[in-house]
Amino acid sequence: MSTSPFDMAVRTETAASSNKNEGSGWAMTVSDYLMSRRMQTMHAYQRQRTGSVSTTDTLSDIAKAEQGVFSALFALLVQRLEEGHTVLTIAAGSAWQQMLLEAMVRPLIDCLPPIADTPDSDNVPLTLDAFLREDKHWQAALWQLAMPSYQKDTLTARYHSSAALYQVFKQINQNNSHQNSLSNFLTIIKNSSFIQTDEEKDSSENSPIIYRWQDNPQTLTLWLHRAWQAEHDLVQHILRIKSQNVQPLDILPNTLLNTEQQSAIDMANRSALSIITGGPGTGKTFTVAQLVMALQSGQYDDNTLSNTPNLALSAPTGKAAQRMQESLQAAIEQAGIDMQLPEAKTIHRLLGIGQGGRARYNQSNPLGEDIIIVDEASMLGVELAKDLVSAVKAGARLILLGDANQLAAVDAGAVLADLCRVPQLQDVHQALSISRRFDAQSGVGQLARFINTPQKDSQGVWQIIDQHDSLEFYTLYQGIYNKNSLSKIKFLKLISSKYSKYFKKTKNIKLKNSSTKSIPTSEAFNFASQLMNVLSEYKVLTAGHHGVCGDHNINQYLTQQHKEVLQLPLSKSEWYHGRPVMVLQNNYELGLFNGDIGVCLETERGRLQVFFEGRAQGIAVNMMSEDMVTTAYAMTIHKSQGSEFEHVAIAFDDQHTRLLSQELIYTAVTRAKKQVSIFSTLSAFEYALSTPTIRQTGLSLQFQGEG
Ligand SMILES: Nc1ncnc2c1ncn2[C@@H]1O[C@H](COP(=O)(O)OP(=O)(O)OP(=O)(O)O)[C@@H](O)[C@H]1O
Repeated sequence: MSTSPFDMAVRTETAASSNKNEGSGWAMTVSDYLMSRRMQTMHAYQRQRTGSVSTTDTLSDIAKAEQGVFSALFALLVQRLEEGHTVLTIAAGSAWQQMLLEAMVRPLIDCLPPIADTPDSDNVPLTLDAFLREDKHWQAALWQLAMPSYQKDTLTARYHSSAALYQVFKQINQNNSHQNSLSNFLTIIKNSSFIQTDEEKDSSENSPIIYRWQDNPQTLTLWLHRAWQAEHDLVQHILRIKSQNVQPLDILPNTLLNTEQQSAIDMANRSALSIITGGPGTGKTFTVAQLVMALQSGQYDDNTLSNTPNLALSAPTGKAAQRMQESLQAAIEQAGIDMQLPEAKTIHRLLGIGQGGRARYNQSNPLGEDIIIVDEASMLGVELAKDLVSAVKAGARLILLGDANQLAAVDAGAVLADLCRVPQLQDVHQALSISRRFDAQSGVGQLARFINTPQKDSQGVWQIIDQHDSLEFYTLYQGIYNKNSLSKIKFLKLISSKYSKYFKKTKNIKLKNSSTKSIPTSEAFNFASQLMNVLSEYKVLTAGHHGVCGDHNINQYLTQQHKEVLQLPLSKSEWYHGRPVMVLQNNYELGLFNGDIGVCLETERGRLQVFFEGRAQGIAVNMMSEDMVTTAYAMTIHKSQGSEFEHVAIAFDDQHTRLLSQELIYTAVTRAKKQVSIFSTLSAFEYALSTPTIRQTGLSLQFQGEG
């Protein structure tokens, strides 16, 4: 067996364990739709460029190599985007060829049956070289796969692209020293009619892949065209907004502001763009409220703007928007000012982004508001951020607030963290570091700071946990994975015990109204608010949906417990009195937004209605499908962004390793105002603490050479 530089033991265990753990394997977990869309997109590009979909047989060797390289890079870039990266960065000197091949082949290996079952194996570990050199291994494996033929076709296309990429690498390495291999790969890329450098960005050709080459050190950055365009437009609009002159507002001096807060206000007052970052309770909202109050004073006098400057308050989720409004209102009331704020909206709603994904407000039809304040900006992905900044009218101010240490957006990009690092934006960025919520002694604050420390000794965390009653750690052991094991039951009981108060309250509400057989609708809203208050005292947060520590399992357990307390008859219906729910998708007709929290109550004549925060009218349960809402005793940490609770319990284990990161744990811990309980295996906890998320994006590269 040859030993090429890319040899990788495609171990039997890898294939076997992936088959065992994933159950249905990679191909089944990636949505069929997405896979077929990738192929459609690629074929559409090919048709656009060449007039037909070329079959590999009719192409010359050079064209085959080019097509193979293009197909492989295209597949990798789509994969990167799904993982949250907007670019693929290849640096000379790294094991870049192996890295690309492994990433290409990984999904194929994941659905291979154990190698021992394939002909010729004789239990000899298969190498990447052998796998890609002869397609008999793939053919043998394919034959055994139980999946629809179009999925097999997609995977086979991936196999061929991987093999073509491998051949290209072999060619490069034969003719050149390893040192030059990346610049030689660049030559192939330059020749491809499907890949274009961003220096040609103004040409009429629209290549599906864009690249930028940097000489020192040699680095190749690749984007899918759409991701490049989003980042490019985002940069252009950010610089456009920043370059606008604004008339300073007449802000009354506030001796309460600390030096950082004062600098933030001065910056936001003189600049059309401002970015104010800081951890929880550092006064981001309090600071920006000073600016909002200056509007009220009527001192705004700028010919370029309307005489009555107006304000837009927005955040990525409904929950975050609502919290922002409450904090701003509180700061304004604290200053003794009587001012009615506009309703804070989700960014989707502010921009009028409907089902089709297109924004009604955009560059050619900008928003009318003169000041746009966006909270929880860390949740902005690159596409939504681009839509937002494009819609800011000339002369208007944009103020971004957020915590750059929190989880990056679910969508690709890490916009806030990236913007905070860009040299051109340093004069419009102010970080706030003094937390009013967590003083120096606070356990939650100390734990949050520790998690953010870059080079930390993970053992230090135990000292912090030991020293504070507000912090608890419950070690989970392998036993939790056994069905009905004592440790699994104990874990579920412990993590759920704080819900007994909520269960009792829902029962009392039902009993109190038993004479009338149900709650009068007029009173239901009141009861719902009381229940919502109890719900904000304790929340179980999970890393993922699946497994013992996933929100699905914990919600299922709590549903059962709750129904037992209420002595509800067995029923197949998902809906019952007291069920807490969270909205999963925006529904403009019902006025519900992703992240909204509600409680189901049995109202007059036994009608089950859901009451959402800040909404007096209930919504009949039959108006909501199970796709639209989910039970919300427990929720994922991603979904909890923008919310706060007195006490949070955080659950995760080794099955969630793929999802764990420093940012995830930081976000979970900082959802707590007073108390944190962590339920985890030691290994998963230590892994999370020592794993920062690295999102590769091209935003800072796109700022280079601009403005
Ligand atoms: N300079 C100050 N003087 C008095 N109170 C302040 C000051 N700064 C902040 N606060 C108070 O501290 C609390 C937290 O402030 P604020 O809500 O503005 O923080 P934040 O950074 O927006 O927090 P979060 O990220 O959790 O939304 C509020 O009650 C606010 O009124």
